[in-house]
Amino acid sequence: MTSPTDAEGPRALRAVVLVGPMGAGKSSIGRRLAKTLGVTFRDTDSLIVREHGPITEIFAEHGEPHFRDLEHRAVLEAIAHGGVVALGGGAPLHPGTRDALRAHHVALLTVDAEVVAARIRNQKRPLLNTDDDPVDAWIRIRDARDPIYRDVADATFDTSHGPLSDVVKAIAEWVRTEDPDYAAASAAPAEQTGAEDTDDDPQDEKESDDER
Ligand SMILES: Nc1ncnc2c1ncn2[C@@H]1O[C@H](COP(=O)(O)OP(=O)(O)OP(=O)(O)O)[C@@H](O)[C@H]1O
Ligand SMILES: O=C(O)C1=C[C@@H](O)[C@@H](O)[C@H](O)C1
Ligand SMILES: [Mg+2]
Repeated sequence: MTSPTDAEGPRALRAVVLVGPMGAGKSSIGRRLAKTLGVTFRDTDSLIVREHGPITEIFAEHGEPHFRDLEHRAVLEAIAHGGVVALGGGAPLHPGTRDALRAHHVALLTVDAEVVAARIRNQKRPLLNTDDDPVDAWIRIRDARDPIYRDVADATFDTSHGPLSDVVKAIAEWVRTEDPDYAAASAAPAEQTGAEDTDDDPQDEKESDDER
């Protein structure tokens, strides 16, 4: 948790953290939300890739528990800066991460199974690279994690239908209502709030995420 005396600036904000299943839109919405709010954006998958290499290789060479450990550390570091933080889909599985999230604003992004197929079609998500149909695997993982997502979330936004910009707007309104610091931050250009875009999303670099 940051405080008004945080070394980053005169007043670091509580982070706005996006959680939810793979392909719900945490990375693509998070990037736009940060621009809308005039704050920094961090994506924990991107931070891990920058420091440790491709996620598929980390899973293959060291296993999922090692990845979860790296992820937990990346989450703690990212949320300490405030701003918008997109988590990897499985990040809330770590109990320490769940505890840390309680001091921040947590939005759960959901998506219907019927529309997620087009969003998860590349091979960069190791947990969907099974012999099963990727959407069946996605549903199983989503169902198993749903209670965890609901437990950490302060609000839920569905991304299945309508333009991405509508979801961004709805989350921004929610954050500004919850936290007056964000209403103030929105008025300032991003550069003045130390915005930093760590937005080389490792999951979807070959997919277009143009606004619909
Ligand atoms: N309405 C929408 N909302 C969110 N994402 C959308 C929407 N329409 C299409 N997409 C696309 O879905 C893809 C997956 O989204 P994204 O990578 O942001 O998901 P994610 O939640 O970050 O997944 P992961 O947990 O694997 O990191 C992106 O290419 C994005 O552009
Ligand atoms: O849902 C998950 O467990 C994952 C989601 C991605 O964001 C990556 O963090 C990784 O592919 C694992
Ligand atoms: Mg992502």
